[in-house]
Amino acid sequence: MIAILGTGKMGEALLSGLLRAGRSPDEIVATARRPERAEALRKRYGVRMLGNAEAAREAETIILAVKPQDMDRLLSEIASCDLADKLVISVAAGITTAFIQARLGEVPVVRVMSNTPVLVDEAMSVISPGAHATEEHLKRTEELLSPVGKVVRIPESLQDAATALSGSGPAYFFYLVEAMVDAGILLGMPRAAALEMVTQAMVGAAIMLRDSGEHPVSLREAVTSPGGTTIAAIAELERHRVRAAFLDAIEAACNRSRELASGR
Ligand SMILES: NC(=O)C1=CN([C@@H]2O[C@H](COP(=O)(O)OP(=O)(O)OC[C@H]3O[C@@H](n4cnc5c(N)ncnc54)[C@H](OP(=O)(O)O)[C@@H]3O)[C@@H](O)[C@H]2O)C=CC1
Ligand SMILES: O=C(O)[C@@H]1CCC=N1
Repeated sequence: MIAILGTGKMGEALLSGLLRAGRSPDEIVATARRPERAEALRKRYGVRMLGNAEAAREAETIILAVKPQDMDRLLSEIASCDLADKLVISVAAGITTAFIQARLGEVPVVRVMSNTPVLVDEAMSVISPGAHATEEHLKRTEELLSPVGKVVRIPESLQDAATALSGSGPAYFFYLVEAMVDAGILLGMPRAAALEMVTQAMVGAAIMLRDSGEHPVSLREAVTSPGGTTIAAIAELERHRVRAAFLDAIEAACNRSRELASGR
């Protein structure tokens, strides 16, 4: 049995992914804070909705999917359950395995940073073991997450950087799409047409990047003709220090991830 504690956007994305991967609704229990949310999830997915302690007792694998600011309270609700033989998987940004162990005791914990493309089975999930997690716990976590995307093991010291890169990454991409569509509007392109063009250009470029084995620099150079249009645009991006803005932005996200465990 798998329990998802705190079934919001990320918890629901994981829940739907587990069901798409062939798990039965009978194998999953979930929890929500608001009764109307619990009822909506029960109707949509056919899973049992329980209280946090009850769900934690029933399951062998417990996925913690509340916001970092709600983690302390959630852990206090399940701390009295005997969890030593279970696997606790946290998907919260910033929350360390030590934070969880300090509240639950000597429990196997795996820290995960995934992202919303879990909804289309294209997640990037990075995983790190806590002090009491073994190879078997890491394998179980990989088995759980690999049907919904790619899974990579990293040292926990790199989790905040991964959160800033791939956890938040989809948001930077959607922001870039918004900005490019606005540029199309400025040039008189109808909005729907601009969105279709930008989206397909991004999808095509993403697939080339993933599947060609070529470095992004050489893929960009292949688009950039001497004296042409692309270099005119890139000159403006450089003038506006867009690369430096990305370095600063992603560093800020990493720093914010480090802060989250302190409840701020
Ligand atoms: N969104 C994203 O792209 C990503 C998010 N994450 C991480 O996933 C976690 C969840 O984020 P996200 O899904 O966006 O946030 P949401 O707010 O959508 O989900 C959290 C859910 O937990 C519920 N909740 C809070 N406390 C309790 C409790 N004590 N018992 C039961 N349910 C509770 C909330 O209820 P209510 O609805 O009443 O507030 C909410 O539905 C965060 O820790 C975040 O860092 C990681 C990677 C990507
Ligand atoms: O913005 C956040 O805090 C979460 C973590 C990674 C993506 N979303």
